[in-house]
Amino acid sequence: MPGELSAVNVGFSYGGRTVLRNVSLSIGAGSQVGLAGPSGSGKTTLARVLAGLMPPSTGHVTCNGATVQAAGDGAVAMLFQSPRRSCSPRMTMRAVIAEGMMGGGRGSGRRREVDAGVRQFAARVQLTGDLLDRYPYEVSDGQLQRACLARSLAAEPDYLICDEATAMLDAATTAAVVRIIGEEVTARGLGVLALSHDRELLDAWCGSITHLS
Ligand SMILES: Nc1ncnc2c1ncn2[C@@H]1O[C@H](COP(=O)(O)OP(=O)(O)OP(=O)(O)O)[C@@H](O)[C@H]1O
Repeated sequence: MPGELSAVNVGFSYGGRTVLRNVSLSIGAGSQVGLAGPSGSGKTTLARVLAGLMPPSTGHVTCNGATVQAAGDGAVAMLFQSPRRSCSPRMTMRAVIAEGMMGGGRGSGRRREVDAGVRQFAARVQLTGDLLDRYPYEVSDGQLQRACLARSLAAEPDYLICDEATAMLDAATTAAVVRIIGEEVTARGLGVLALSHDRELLDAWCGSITHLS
């Protein structure tokens, strides 16, 4: 359906080993859905399939009414657990956020426009001043994760999949990340899928929760 990211009867096998069987799940525009389940139940696998990073073995995935064939159109962004593994150590916070603007194909890519966009998205995640010129080894995990969030938001995806994205953060930074994402949901109808082992967090964050077993 338009305005939805959906898995329909999705199955997935790594080699001969089946991890997902007949899973159906929808994330509507402007909604926040939690995905819970024990370790190894297939949460990350389902997230990758929904993001178009791997095709399902059976069933199908649709994004805004069209079959998801491959990653890269920018409609679905992912935010991972470890910001250090998802950022180049050679890029400043400014460059990390600029990467999102280029990846999303926004604007002309002109220097002045990119700089203004970086400032706007950096301010949204409260990264200002000299933090923007620091490298990953010069900032905390929470600051780096906020740069990764700004990179994801700068690409203006329709859907954001957060795979244990707050697992390495303290309570205050977790609350800030959840609040910033919630602002995007309200302001422009971002649809969110949040994967977590933390049921309390999902209860507070999401309007509905799907459980994989
Ligand atoms: N690339 C891979 N090749 C083979 N098997 C894999 C691969 N990635 C994951 N698996 C297996 O698939 C199953 C589901 O893994 P997945 O990471 O999706 O679970 P999860 O619910 O996200 O787990 P966790 O909560 O521990 O992160 C596990 O048994 C895992 O070992």
